[in-house]
Amino acid sequence: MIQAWSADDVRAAEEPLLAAGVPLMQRAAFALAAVVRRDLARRRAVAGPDGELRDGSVRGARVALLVGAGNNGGDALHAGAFLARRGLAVTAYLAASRVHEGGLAALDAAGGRVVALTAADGGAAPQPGAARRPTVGVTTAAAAASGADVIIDGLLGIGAQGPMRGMGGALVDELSRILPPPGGTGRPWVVAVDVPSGVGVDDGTLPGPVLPADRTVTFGAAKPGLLLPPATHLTGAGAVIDIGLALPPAARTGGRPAVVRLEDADVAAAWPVPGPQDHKYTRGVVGVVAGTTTYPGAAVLTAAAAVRAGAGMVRYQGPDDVARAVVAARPEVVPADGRVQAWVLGPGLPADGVDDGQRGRARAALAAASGLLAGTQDPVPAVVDAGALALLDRPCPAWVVLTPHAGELAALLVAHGEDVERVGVEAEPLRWARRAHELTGATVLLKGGATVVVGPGVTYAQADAPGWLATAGAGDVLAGLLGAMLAARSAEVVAHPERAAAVAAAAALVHGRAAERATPGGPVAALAVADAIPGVVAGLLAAR
Ligand SMILES: NC(=O)C1=CN([C@@H]2O[C@H](COP(=O)(O)OP(=O)(O)OC[C@H]3O[C@@H](n4cnc5c(N)ncnc54)[C@H](OP(=O)(O)O)[C@@H]3O)[C@@H](O)[C@H]2O)[C@@H](O)CC1
Ligand SMILES: Nc1ncnc2c1ncn2[C@@H]1O[C@H](COP(=O)(O)OP(=O)(O)O)[C@@H](O)[C@H]1O
Ligand SMILES: [K+]
Repeated sequence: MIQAWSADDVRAAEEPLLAAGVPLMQRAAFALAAVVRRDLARRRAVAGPDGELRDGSVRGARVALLVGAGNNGGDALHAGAFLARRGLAVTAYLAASRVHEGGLAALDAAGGRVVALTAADGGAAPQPGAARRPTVGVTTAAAAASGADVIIDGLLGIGAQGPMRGMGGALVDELSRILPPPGGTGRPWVVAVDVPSGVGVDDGTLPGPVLPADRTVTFGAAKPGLLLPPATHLTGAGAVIDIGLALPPAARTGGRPAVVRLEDADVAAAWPVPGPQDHKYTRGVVGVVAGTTTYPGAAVLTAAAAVRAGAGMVRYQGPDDVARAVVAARPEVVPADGRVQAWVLGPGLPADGVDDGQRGRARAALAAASGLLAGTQDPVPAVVDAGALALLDRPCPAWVVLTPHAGELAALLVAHGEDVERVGVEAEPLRWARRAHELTGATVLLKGGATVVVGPGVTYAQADAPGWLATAGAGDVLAGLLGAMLAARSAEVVAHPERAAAVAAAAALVHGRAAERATPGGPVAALAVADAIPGVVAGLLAAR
């Protein structure tokens, strides 16, 4: 798993090392330079006589350093000095009137070129450091940097406060305008130092201009903003550099990472594999209340995903014609009442209007799942999706997992007295998923290009899915998959409700991998994603 620590935690972990004179910046900059050289060599790979690709030479490669006022700029300058000593042509563009002096001296000594930015071509020159430097306007600097082989973005790191201001902001605006997008031809390789400058380091927001990176080299530990949407989509490939920080840091923040991203091995390790003692009831029965005569497909997709994810049994509740469609698609499904270990409520249910009695069934199941019908049934986990989200009129236990997309989350929040629209949720997914968790008590899985899961004291952020997954019915598949995963761990999740978030994050990972597996590199249908789940699980288990 990848653990991301807040800016405060990283600073707290740095403090004792800096006090002891450990050269953290030198370590960081050396590693940064090594990553840049390796990436460049690979991008310049040439075929040898045997046809094998060999790393190309990096001598003479042009490097543009974007340098801000703080230590992030110091990292860039020191890395530039290492690269200049290796024969690369390094130019630093100083976007602040004072920059890290040691870094500047190192780059000067290594033969790097240094120019100071002015706000506009021909404007007044700042005085960076002690020496007067040649100056260049932002437009000219951006044009020159866009012709480099590598741009190293050291404008702002974990010291960023709010949207990037001043010449750094103007430079990034201009570069964003003229550079081809990541992956585009003719684009320099953009390496972000610690974080893409200007992202919300602790919340993944984009308060102002940010230059999308092809690679982010981050020091000590990942930062939350690298994992959280929307910023996570601008980080490119990752590299976490060990500079010797001891994390978790001294009790300042309770010793927990701010955000976690699960990886394949984590999901594989926790996947329950049935043994000789198991039977269908020990593996977990999933109860599905989904679909109406108007929207029967959601019931089919939800039930199919639960079957494909290895539920011991799937019971379906709903109108007869929908039940027939479900059984025709998946004959394993039992269209009758009975005990379940987890519920999936809501896919294909309208929030209002004709519901074929489904809202009543979902309401009763939610009450049972939440333990409000004490004496009749033990509480069990539940997935509350789509139309069933409108049924949340009282606090839930955290073993109830809500699975809204941004629009549904906005509607839920408005129903609970908040003033927010879909775009607001998309701009600040962590904030609003947290708020929904506070308001409802439930674990909240917010769907989107990246998925954020918030439970009691824990936050996960997954980005495992190709964009092709954004298709109708994909959410129904996730609901069924998650229902089966919760049913398999029903008693454990009710006993330890904070674990529901980890199960939800694991479901997002499997869902994304299934979409990866199902897409031919082009459009993918939701049912194909459900059908790909067994292969994904088998692949995860084979690798453990
Ligand atoms: N400590 C160490 O030895 C190590 C540190 N490391 C590195 O240091 C980085 C953290 O360095 P840092 O603390 O100096 O902060 P940093 O991100 O460079 O920016 C602060 C400067 O930016 C300015 N500024 C702030 N917000 C702004 C805005 N919105 N728009 C414009 N300007 C803004 C702010 O100005 P002020 O607000 O004070 O006016 C201040 O001058 C970290 O990410 C890692 O790369 C590694 O080398 C490991 C060892
Ligand atoms: N751009 C994207 N990239 C990857 N996955 C996405 C993207 N957009 C949405 N998804 C995923 O696709 C699914 C869509 O779910 P949802 O919006 O509920 O659709 P539906 O209600 O039609 O089933 C969610 O799991 C979501 O996380
Ligand atoms: K940066």
